[in-house]
Amino acid sequence: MGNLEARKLDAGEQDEFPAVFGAAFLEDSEADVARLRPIAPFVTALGVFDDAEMIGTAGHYDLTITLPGGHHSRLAGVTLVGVKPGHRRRGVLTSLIREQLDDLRESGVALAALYASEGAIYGRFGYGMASFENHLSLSGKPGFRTGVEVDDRPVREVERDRALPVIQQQHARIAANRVGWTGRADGSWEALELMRRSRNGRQPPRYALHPEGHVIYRPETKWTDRGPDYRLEITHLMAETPQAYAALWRYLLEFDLVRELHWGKAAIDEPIVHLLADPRAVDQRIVDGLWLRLVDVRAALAARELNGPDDVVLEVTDAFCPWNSGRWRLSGECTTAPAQVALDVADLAAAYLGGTTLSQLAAAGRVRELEPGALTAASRALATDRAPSCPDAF
Ligand SMILES: CC(=O)SCCNC(=O)CCNC(=O)[C@H](O)C(C)(C)COP(=O)(O)OP(=O)(O)OC[C@H]1O[C@@H](n2cnc3c(N)ncnc32)[C@H](O)[C@@H]1OP(=O)(O)O
Repeated sequence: MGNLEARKLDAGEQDEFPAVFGAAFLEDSEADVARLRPIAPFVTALGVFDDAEMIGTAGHYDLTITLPGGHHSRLAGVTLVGVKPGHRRRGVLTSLIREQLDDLRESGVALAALYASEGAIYGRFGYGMASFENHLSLSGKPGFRTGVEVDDRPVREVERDRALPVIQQQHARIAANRVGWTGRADGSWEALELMRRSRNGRQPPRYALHPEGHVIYRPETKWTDRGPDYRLEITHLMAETPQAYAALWRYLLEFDLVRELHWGKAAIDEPIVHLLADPRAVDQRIVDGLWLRLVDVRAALAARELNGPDDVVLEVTDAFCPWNSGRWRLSGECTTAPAQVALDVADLAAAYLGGTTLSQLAAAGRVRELEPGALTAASRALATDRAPSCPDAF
């Protein structure tokens, strides 16, 4: 193997990288690669070469993310990471991440996030589990508790091209106030959504709109000798008011032919549980969601609002991005004052959106309190009112 240096792809190489990424996931048939091509132009792509052969890829979208306090920050939405079989465990991914983080730092992007294919890959690079996803299942037709207020304006099925502009406007309004939600202004959302339409051979998505919310779902149709056994797979459900939220759920729960609803990207504090007469009708399984990397600790800390004192001093270690190692107040100010809490940058990332508390991490032995009382103060300052979540994939 030659030089393992990662570099930005030039225009002539852009065309090849979906095939290399496809090969990493054993999805490199012509149809698979064609499905990936529409998203490639939206991604800043890196590659690693073995002589002339491209053997590894990584990319990122230029997104925004909502932070605690309603502030917004640029976010590198890391995606399309793959190394061809036969070239693995020789540092190809390491060189891609090295180049990507250096480049983001130079470009002034303080945060990067990704969804991990496997849980053991990204912690070593300073990524921490910053949000969690709730896989919700509801079977039968559980009813609402009495007194639930429903916005009775109708929910209507609308075809894709008419639905998308409305959905994007609603999404932008709701995302502005939800920690962890991402925004994209470059049109890549449509490309990504088209790419996913044909994956796994499922039926294309359907769009149901309410004046103040929407649901995107895919029906999985099935008949048994007892009749219909349909399942609706929800991909997005969002509402601007609690009453619109209830209207969307009532629409789904009253769907004829359907025996089960499933939503793999619900928030861990999803309100549906509190709408039902029998909360046990919902099955919930929690898995990791966004893995976050503080590319620049100073800028990241300064960008979010705190829920408590901003002067607690953190001793941060960051083996992969040493410019972050040092003492930082929660406000983002660099200091020489004695450290009060010691932690790795991945743990700070895990707590950054409020999805995990520093106290929880300390209970796991990952965060150390150096001065009595400082851990609780810092933990509360970083905590958020609602759990961070991110309904969008990238
Ligand atoms: C955001 C996304 O796109 S997620 C998608 C990630 N891609 C995939 O899962 C596709 C299939 N897998 C692959 O393409 C590759 O195996 C990758 C990208 C996961 C890893 O690439 P490699 O070039 O083998 O990684 P590299 O050699 O740089 O490994 C760095 C370290 O991570 C470890 N590592 C790499 N992959 C894994 C894994 N899947 N599980 C656990 N540890 C891993 C290596 O053992 C190594 O550890 P060490 O430093 O202690 O020796």
